[in-house]
Amino acid sequence: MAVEASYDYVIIGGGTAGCVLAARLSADPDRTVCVVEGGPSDVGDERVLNLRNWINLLESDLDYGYTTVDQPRGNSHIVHSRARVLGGCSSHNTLISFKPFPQDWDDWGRVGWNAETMEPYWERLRNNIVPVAEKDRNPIASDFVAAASSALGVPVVEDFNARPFHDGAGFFSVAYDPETGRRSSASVAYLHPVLDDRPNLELLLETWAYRLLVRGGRAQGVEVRHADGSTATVMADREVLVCAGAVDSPRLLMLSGLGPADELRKLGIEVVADLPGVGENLLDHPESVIVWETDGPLPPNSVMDSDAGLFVRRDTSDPRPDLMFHFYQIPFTVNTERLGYPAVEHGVCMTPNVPRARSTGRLWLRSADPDEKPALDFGYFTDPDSHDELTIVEGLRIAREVAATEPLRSWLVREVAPGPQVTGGEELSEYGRHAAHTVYHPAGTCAMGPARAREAVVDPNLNVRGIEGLRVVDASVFPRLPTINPMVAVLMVAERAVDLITT
Ligand SMILES: Cc1cc2nc3c(=O)[nH]c(=O)nc-3n(C[C@H](O)[C@H](O)[C@H](O)COP(=O)(O)OP(=O)(O)OC[C@H]3O[C@@H](n4cnc5c(N)ncnc54)[C@H](O)[C@@H]3O)c2cc1C
Repeated sequence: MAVEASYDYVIIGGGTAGCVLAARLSADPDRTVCVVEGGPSDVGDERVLNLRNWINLLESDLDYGYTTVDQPRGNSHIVHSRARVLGGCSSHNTLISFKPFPQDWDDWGRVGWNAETMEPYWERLRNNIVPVAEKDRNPIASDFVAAASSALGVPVVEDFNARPFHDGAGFFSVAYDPETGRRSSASVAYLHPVLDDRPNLELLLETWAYRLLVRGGRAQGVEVRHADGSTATVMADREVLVCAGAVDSPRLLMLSGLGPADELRKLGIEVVADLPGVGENLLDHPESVIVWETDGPLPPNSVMDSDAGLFVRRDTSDPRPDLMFHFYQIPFTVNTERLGYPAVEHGVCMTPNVPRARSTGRLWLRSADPDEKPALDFGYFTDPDSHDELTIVEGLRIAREVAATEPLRSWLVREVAPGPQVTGGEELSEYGRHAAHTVYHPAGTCAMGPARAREAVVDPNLNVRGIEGLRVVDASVFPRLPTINPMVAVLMVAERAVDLITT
């Protein structure tokens, strides 16, 4: 196999975390950095750069589209979109940007990643994170915010990132350029400004990493396949940094013999290190949906059709909210239509989600074939206390209260799904779980833990336990999901990783 070249750092995955590492590490001209990215460049690709087009990227050629195994208590039909393009999921997500709550970091305190340590990294982010601009505020979304505040007595929040909040309704902060409607993704914010003047930074695009080379307990490089089918080896003199995301990082580790030994042996994969935690602790934010028809088309202004939301706190023993809603100015009916509910030409929906879900799952390899997608089992709605299911039921009820309140009420003609006749707790649970979706936040599958903990995949410095020169840096290292949408947390983890790598 051809040896492509040798670099100081080889970054696998030019996604959200990978772009931060690539830009920061290559800032020193004495370091050579190579990014192995499975997808194409986003430079000049308007489909990607125009944030409002995000929904058309789902299940497109720029999406790996992972399915799940049967979810007996949830929805077995969810397709987990994962972006196949420079910038990773920050190039096809909605770029809603929340600074994590201090308690979200403190929840990771067991491994020394607390709020105090993480605070400075918020200031380092290069993305243009701003509250939705006035001109992009759709009147129906403004009326949703007013109705939520008046129905539930929660404050209207002008800037969710200004200070930690207990509850509230408002327009989100989004990483975008209000002048152009373009993304301020990890790629746009970190890589685009430096791409043309860093001879020490190499991007291998449309190139798939399928096996890490680990010899004598040290990661030496990675075997890759280019778009034309040819293969090569890319060597790392200092470190291999795995940033392939919560599905593909554990997948690559396992294909390379780093994972649960017994399972790997059964598949005929030679075990390099027994790491039982790889693929475990699969986390997500599950959501459901309630849909209304509106009387004709809505005004057009919007950033990305889900510009406002609501946070509710039911458990007052924790300062953080425990129920979140996105408000969509479009009828998101992919799951309700499958259940037989009608499609509507004009409508809106609310999607209640579970911010600190207690159901967890796992992912595993089906075979030793690098082309075969792994099996994903999120275990949706399986927590023994039914916390997740009850949160969704309460969310559907609260959504109705908001919808029945002016000034939102007058916009809505009828509730389409589940429909006003569905009121009992069991019925709402049945509907809510089967119409459930993901907020697209998988995490946790190479979880960080104390260096000696058996379930830990990486130690507090993000080193893969027992292997030299190999770190994981992406959403898979999260021991727990933050309360809010996690992209900013991924960016902040990557910024801290730069310090861990270089000092
Ligand atoms: C549709 C959608 C909407 C979302 N909306 C929001 C939101 O509004 N706000 C928010 O906070 N979060 C949102 N998220 C979640 C957020 O975008 C992700 O949690 C975050 O971007 C994950 O970053 P990452 O670095 O872990 O992985 P990614 O950004 O997915 O990066 C992984 C990269 O690795 C590459 N790759 C994978 N495997 C290989 C391989 N073997 N070889 C080479 N390259 C490989 C991929 O092509 C990709 O570029 C959304 C996600 C989705 C999918």
